[in-house]
Amino acid sequence: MSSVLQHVTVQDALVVQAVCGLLAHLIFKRYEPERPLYVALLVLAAPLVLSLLLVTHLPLISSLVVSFVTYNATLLTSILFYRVGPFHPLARYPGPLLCKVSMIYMAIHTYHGKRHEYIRQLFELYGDVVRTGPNEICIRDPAAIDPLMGPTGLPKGPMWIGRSMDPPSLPLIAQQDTTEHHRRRRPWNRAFNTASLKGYEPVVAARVSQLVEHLKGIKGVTKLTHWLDLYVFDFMSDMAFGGGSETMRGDEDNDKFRYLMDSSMQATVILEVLPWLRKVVHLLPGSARELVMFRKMCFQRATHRVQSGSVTKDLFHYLNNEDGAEEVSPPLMRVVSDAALAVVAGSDTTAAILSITFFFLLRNPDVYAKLKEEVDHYYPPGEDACDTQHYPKMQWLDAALNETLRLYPADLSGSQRMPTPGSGGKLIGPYFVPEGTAVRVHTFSLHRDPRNFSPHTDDFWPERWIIGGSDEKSATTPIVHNTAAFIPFSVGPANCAGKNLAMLEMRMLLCCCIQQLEFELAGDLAQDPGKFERQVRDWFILQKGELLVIVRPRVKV
Ligand code: HEM
Repeated sequence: MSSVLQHVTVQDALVVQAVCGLLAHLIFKRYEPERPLYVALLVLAAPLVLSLLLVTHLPLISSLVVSFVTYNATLLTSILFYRVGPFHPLARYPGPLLCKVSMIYMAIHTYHGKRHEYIRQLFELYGDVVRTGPNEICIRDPAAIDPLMGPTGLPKGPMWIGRSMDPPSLPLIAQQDTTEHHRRRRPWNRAFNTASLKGYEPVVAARVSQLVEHLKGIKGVTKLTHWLDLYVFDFMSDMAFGGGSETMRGDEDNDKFRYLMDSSMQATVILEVLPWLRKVVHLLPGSARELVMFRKMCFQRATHRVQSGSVTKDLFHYLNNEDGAEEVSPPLMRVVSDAALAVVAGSDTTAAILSITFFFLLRNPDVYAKLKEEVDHYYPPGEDACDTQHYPKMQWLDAALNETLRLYPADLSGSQRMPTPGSGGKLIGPYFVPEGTAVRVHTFSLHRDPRNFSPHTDDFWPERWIIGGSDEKSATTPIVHNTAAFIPFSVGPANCAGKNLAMLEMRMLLCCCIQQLEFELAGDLAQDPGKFERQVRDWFILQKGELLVIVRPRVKV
């Protein structure tokens, strides 16, 4: 062996190491290995072995260093040139050089919570389709919505797998196999159909009344965002697990659970942008600690609920097939894999939208006055504002909620999709999406495009939903109101399963609060209202700042 090595010149060795670096790129490209063991074999073990070619010419350490540098520099240069070069399948799509090179650049924007604003700026610069990563594009064109997410659209993208952190069974939202997704979606649809929603009404009403009574007793300034968080969390617990959370009454264990959810969002969204990191998290005990603890608590809560059986017709009544609608009941592991989805989707989203709606109403007294007038008309003092019968007629109520969802959709950057492996890619509207490309319609930018909504595109102007929806469009206010470009709950067979429930929770809470309470902005928000919007973070589910208010019972007239 050593005699063979003696015949290898330094030049030969360097060439072999460089060629192996190129081969490693081909392996990375073809197989996209994510397991740390395989990555370590390719990045560390291979140059270690190749260093033998130099040991007869150089000291051991120098052989190792030269081999490592030659091999990995070739690998990295090859990846870099391929990603920015004309042979990459996404070469035709414009975008910042650093985005083309690595997702790490987008991860930095994401870490700071301003990914939504950054991507919007990119559309202004590059047009309606932007390359936001080596293998990712974002689209700001309503023509892409249906082909991407409609009935014949694409399966979910890799972001959902990153977020889910490789549990034994993936949750519904991360199912990339459309047949499996359809199967897993059925119990969710039963849980939120019209009859089931009727069943949740008294449960929402009880939580709304509890919150309103609590707020009536508060003297002085309070953090409204905090109370809204507790309201949705306690209700989510009732809805998903048949109860067990009383944070509005000072239940510290559940408050810790809720706190873990909020504090793990930043880590979750980083795993969404860099899905391979989840493998590293598993290897480093203590990393993403809050996220790991939060997920564990979700599984424990769901396991406990499933093992205790149904008390009410809660979500797990359907997920665990306690309604007997499916021929075969799913295994426990699959049932509890949807626990974190139920907790996060069922609480953080609605809490964010409610908080922002209150903020906008308090910033826009004229709109608040109109909504108050509408609430007083349908629910004068003494009438039960939790009775849903008038909600469908309340145009200001829906206009205020829709306008908040337009400006701040809870999932600001939208849901990712990806062509099925082996399909070769798909034409999404006018854009060809090659296989291996993650793609999303960027909700925040779509909703804030004057070609879809104008005038006052960036302002809270709920009138647009009233004028835009009426037959007699005002000649004095020519408006653009493209409801096909309004997708806060996404669209198609994998859209938000809890849309109607979320709307019920939000409508009922607003009606009852406005009927019985007065609110006023307080703290530094009264002087600097823009601060609240500046505090918004795109950590997948919109994270909001604090909304301090003075709240008092309404004086009956
Ligand atoms: C204002 C409140 C809410 C908003 C804006 C919202 C929005 C969304 C969005 C954009 C998605 C991604 C859909 C896709 O991948 O295309 C989603 C998924 C989902 N949401 Fe919501 N959501 C809200 C409240 C809720 C509530 C209260 C629940 C009840 C538990 C819920 C349950 C779900 C589920 C189960 C999914 C996964 C659907 C699937 O993959 O088939 N959401 N939501």
